[in-house]
Amino acid sequence: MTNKRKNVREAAMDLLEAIEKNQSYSNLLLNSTIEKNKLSTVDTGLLTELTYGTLQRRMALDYFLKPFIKNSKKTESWVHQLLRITLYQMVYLDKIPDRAAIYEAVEIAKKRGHKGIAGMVNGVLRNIQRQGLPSLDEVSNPIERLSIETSHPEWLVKRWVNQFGFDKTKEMCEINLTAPLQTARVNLTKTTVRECIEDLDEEGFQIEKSPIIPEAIRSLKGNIAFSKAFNKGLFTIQDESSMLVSYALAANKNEKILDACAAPGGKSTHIAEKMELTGVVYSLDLHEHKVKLINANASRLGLGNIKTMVMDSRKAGEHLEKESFDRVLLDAPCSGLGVMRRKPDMKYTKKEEDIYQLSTIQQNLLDSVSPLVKKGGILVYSTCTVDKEENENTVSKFLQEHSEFDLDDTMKERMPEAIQPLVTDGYLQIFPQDFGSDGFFIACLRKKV
Ligand SMILES: C[S@@+](CC[C@H](N)C(=O)[O-])C[C@H]1O[C@@H](n2cnc3c(N)ncnc32)[C@H](O)[C@@H]1O
Repeated sequence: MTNKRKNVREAAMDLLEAIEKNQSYSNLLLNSTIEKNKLSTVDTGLLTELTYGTLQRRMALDYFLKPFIKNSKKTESWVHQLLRITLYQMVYLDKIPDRAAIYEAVEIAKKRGHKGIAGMVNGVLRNIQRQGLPSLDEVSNPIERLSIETSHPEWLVKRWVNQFGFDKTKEMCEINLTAPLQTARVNLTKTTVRECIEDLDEEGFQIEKSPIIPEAIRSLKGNIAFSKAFNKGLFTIQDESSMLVSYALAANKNEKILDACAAPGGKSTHIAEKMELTGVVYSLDLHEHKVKLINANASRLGLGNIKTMVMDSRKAGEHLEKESFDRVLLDAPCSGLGVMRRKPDMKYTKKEEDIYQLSTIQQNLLDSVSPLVKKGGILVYSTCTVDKEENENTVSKFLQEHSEFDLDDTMKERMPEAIQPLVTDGYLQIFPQDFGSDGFFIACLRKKV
């Protein structure tokens, strides 16, 4: 047991404290801890596993801890985090022996607190070791049980069961507990998929082709965001589901495209690449600092056919000419329920009312960008969420009020083969368990001529 290891556990404890106090997003806090402490690859792996694993399983861990903590109201929050992290190692990680995990927890408790706290931590963990975990069989309501077992808020499990049925919800909750894939989109204006894989292989990464998207790759070993190939603009880190939006939009060379909610530019850059550097993609975003990210990505990728603007797209009609765009993409702000694997802290911060507030914003955005589509042009609406209110219902409300648009069922033919069976009547809902990619929704509409 090295001091370094101890620091990693303490760092995880501090990270969880900061995340819970809502100081920042888990991924940003994790990256800054890794950079600040110049952690090795092994320590980075352990820190990520402990932080994300504990966050992912928080509700189940608390259920297991509850009967063993006598005075939970008086337990300081860092002590609670320490107990969660240690129990996570004991229950879910085979490679760390229980006695090692408990020993290190007690050492941290001594250092951070005092002998009394160390004794309490030791007592709780040893009692769990002796008596075993409380059984989830005591929770008779299946929704409540699934909620605790997979650490998803009960309101969400209930909502998903109502919308998609129990089995689909269970699969979704279970896959959300696993680590996400790292996938990337090869920049075909600079290289080919084969050459990009060779370049990354030479740098020591282990890469395979995506089984679903022709221009996508998956990293099996190593974070390719830190590769030379990335800096050379040979690819963009992007989830495979997000790549499907450009298939739905199907921009042709020399067209004029609007991406109304574009930052950090994942989809704008894909569209610009697919147009082979011709035409123009107008990429708007509400926030100036986010628009800078689009510019940085476009310049790293060598894409000159993107024009960025800071704009509230709810007022796009005041600044941009009516019926002047061949295709418009609205990749709307959403509740993000499809990406909870990447951002597990969301499970404890999202509220059901957020969904209804967002659906109003989505409606407003659709209303304001739709006049910009040319007659016969395409309007793609997408979200990274799994919820009918923000997806099908938002689109059907829009269609009720905009008889000039129809659902475009030819989207199916434009999708990669593996995706086609999931497209129905111009709608595509991808669940995270379908391909291991993010939960995502795409609707394709066409303006009548
Ligand atoms: C889902 S993200 C877009 C992701 C982006 N399409 C990509 O692929 O990289 C939604 C974006 O909408 C922006 N946004 C939210 N409200 C907006 C508004 N009223 N006008 C323009 N952009 C907005 C947010 O700043 C955020 O960057």
